[in-house]
Amino acid sequence: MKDLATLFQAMASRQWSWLVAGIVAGILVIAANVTLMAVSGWFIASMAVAGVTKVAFNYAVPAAAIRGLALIRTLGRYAERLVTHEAAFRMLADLRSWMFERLIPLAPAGLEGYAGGDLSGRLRADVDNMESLYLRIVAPIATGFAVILLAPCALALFSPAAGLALFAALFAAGVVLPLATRKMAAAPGERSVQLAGELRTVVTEGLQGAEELLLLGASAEQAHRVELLYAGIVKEQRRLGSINGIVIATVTATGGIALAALLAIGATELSPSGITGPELVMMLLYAAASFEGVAPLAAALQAVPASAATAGRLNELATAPHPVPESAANCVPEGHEIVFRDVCFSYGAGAEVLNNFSLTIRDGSRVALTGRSGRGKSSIVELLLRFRPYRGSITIGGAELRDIDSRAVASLITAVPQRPHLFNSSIRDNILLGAPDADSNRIREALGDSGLAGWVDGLPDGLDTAVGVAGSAVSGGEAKRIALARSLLHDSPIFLLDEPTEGLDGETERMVVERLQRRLAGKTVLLISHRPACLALAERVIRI
Ligand SMILES: Nc1ncnc2c1ncn2[C@@H]1O[C@H](COP(=O)(O)OP(=O)(O)OP(=O)(O)O)[C@@H](O)[C@H]1O
Repeated sequence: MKDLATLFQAMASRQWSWLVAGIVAGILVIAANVTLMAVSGWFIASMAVAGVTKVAFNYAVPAAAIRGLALIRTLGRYAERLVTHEAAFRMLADLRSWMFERLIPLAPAGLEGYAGGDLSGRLRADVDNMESLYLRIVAPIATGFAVILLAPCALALFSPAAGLALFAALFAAGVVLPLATRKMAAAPGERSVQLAGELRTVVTEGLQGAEELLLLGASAEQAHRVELLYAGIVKEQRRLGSINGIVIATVTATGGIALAALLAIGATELSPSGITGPELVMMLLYAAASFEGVAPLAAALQAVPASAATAGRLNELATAPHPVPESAANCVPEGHEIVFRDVCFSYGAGAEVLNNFSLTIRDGSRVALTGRSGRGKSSIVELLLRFRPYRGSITIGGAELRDIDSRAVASLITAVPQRPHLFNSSIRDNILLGAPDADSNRIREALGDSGLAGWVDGLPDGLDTAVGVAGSAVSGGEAKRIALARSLLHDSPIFLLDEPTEGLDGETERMVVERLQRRLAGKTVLLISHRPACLALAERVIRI
């Protein structure tokens, strides 16, 4: 429930006016409907009495009221749907931004524990599910409680005993019964949310690795896992459906019993000075209509456990600890000399990757690391980017890295990672990520220095060529050079280049290295490479 409250606060904090407007509209629609039923009942009964007793009856005013109320009910329902859905979509948009704000600083180390499908499932499906928090839980509960409290008051004006009876019946149908059955719905609700999350992970991973599954003949096994999870969800949904059916039947039965009780109370109070016949009919139809207002409460209260489970999954992500939290010290580097002193590092509880690693890269110098695969070279780049926690000391310009603000690190360092990510967009968009305001001259320069100019010029769509999902429409070497161009545009005093010429043929590599020699003059550079031609970029090569 705490998670639900936190998420609701995040969703509603900027949308209170829409949220309240939706609830008020809902209450007005129910009030119009209840009044319409009551006036209609009274009108028909009065006409009948007038016909039998041959007494003159002015039907113009009640007939006009009925038409007016019918109009208000129809238009009000339309307005209520419009306002509540606008509120829900606005809240959803705010929740998405809130989640992204919290997730981005966690990457990459803080998100490694979540499978790709699980993470995207939480961000898409779980966030979408939270739409029901307002539409199917908060709004029906608010309007339902308003009906429980207000509907009996109006009835009590005619008969206090009838008002009290209606309150008891509405309270029993709208609160007691759903709460009593809520426990029954909790386990299947939570379980179906958990299974749906697992299903998304298995389906996403299965699609991402479809080629391997086919080639290895493992697709049937993956399909079986999907079937099992799906069957589990159907089973839990059936249980929820049965519980819901029982609740609806019980609420309807309570409504029937309440009407019988009101009829009995009204009958005892029938008299020319007390309740008249048409008023009794009016009271009964009024009570029947007010039950419609509390009927959604049962479904709303039953949906709480599943929504709480979804909120729990989202809040777990949103409150995941930052791998390298921002420090209050907020140190400012003086210069760009990088010093590693007795640095130890391991991935989680795994074996130590770096053990008392020390290295100094003087301001404006270029150092290359080379050595056997798996020795921790790329890990050193990740540490410098402030992505992972370390023991020992890493300083930039004399300031301890963990005490420098992460935004300051991002403006100090430009990196070409070993496996750069390309977004599913054009080459231009991917390159401009490094410097959104760069003019065409700067773009051409960056393309030339990364050895891309000739290739891009030969493409029918040039810079507007799409790179595909995660760069699937370009080769590994092209992807690497697009990432290099992007980092050259970003520019900064420190460059970290992890295998920048990987995937390039010898001639292109020589050309790129030559361009980089000029481009990186005066920069502090840490280069990682196994390739002799690329290592020529460095003034000092260290084998680890
Ligand atoms: N995200 C990770 N989680 C757990 N272990 C990891 C992770 N990334 C790398 N490792 C492990 O850490 C060790 C060092 O990896 P790293 O990528 O830094 O090596 P490297 O020297 O750059 O290798 P290569 O030359 O092949 O790129 C390896 O044993 C690797 O399996």
